Amino acid sequence: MNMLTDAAVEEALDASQNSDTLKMRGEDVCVFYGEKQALFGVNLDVRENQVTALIGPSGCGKSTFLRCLNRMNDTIDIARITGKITLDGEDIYDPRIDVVELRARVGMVFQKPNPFPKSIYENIAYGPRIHGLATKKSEFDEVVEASLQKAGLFNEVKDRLHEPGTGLSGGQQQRLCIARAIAVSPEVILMDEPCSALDPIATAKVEELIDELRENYTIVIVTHSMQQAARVSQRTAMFHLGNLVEEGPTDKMFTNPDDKRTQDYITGRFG
Ligand SMILES: Nc1ncnc2c1ncn2[C@@H]1O[C@H](COP(=O)(O)OP(=O)(O)OP(=O)(O)O)[C@@H](O)[C@H]1O
Repeated sequence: MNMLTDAAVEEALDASQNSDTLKMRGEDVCVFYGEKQALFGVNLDVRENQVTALIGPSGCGKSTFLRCLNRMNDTIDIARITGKITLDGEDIYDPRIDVVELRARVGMVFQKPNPFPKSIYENIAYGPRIHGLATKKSEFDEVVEASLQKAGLFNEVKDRLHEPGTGLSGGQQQRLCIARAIAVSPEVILMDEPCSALDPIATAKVEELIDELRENYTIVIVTHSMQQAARVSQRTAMFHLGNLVEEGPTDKMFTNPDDKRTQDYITGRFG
């Protein structure tokens, strides 16, 4: 019989918790807004069931890259992208791709909580309805409860499901937006500075939630907070002036980065 040493068992456990399966890949991604080039040949892998943080000074292209991952840049008339982005090996810019379906697979949570001006229940039920994921009332009830549970919000709102989502606190609204993204069973969730409008307590709750969500989803988060990147992510990618400077395990990026620009940024010398 093959006996595993303690070290081998530990390594195997570590690997299962930290899968290196590729979920999305950007290859030589360039983005232009009209004449202005915002991204220069970015190559970046996003690994399954991990949180990848995108960091870097203001205007370096973090949000632009994030928006490429679910073709949100398509909604900006002057934006043009070259290069390739894949999801499970499939080119998401292939003309045969249904963008609505893509955005259900790769959901997004924005900087400012933006619930629809509808009830908490309707905020969640909307996505499954337009994607045909539920038809009967019992199915909607189920998806609403499950999504709110996963977003850690159910207990706080279960007695007011038919009240407006906009009546919740900022932190609750952001968790409602996360629940809304979860309701259509995404594989990847993109988060663009999801805590920047929240107080420290609400931020801590969303960060805890991000850590829990990693078990079932792949997450890419743009953040200005070095502490947040260090707390929630397994991988960190550093951008500067539209270039990907370096990418690696978060621990290494924050303790022993290869590039001086990363060192300068994380120690607050610029940005
Ligand atoms: N819709 C747009 N139209 C024109 N230029 C844009 C647009 N969006 C972004 N840009 C430009 O592209 C560059 C990258 O912007 P982006 O928002 O991706 O950076 P960022 O790193 O996310 O910045 P921040 O941290 O300030 O949000 C900037 O120079 C910005 O002015």
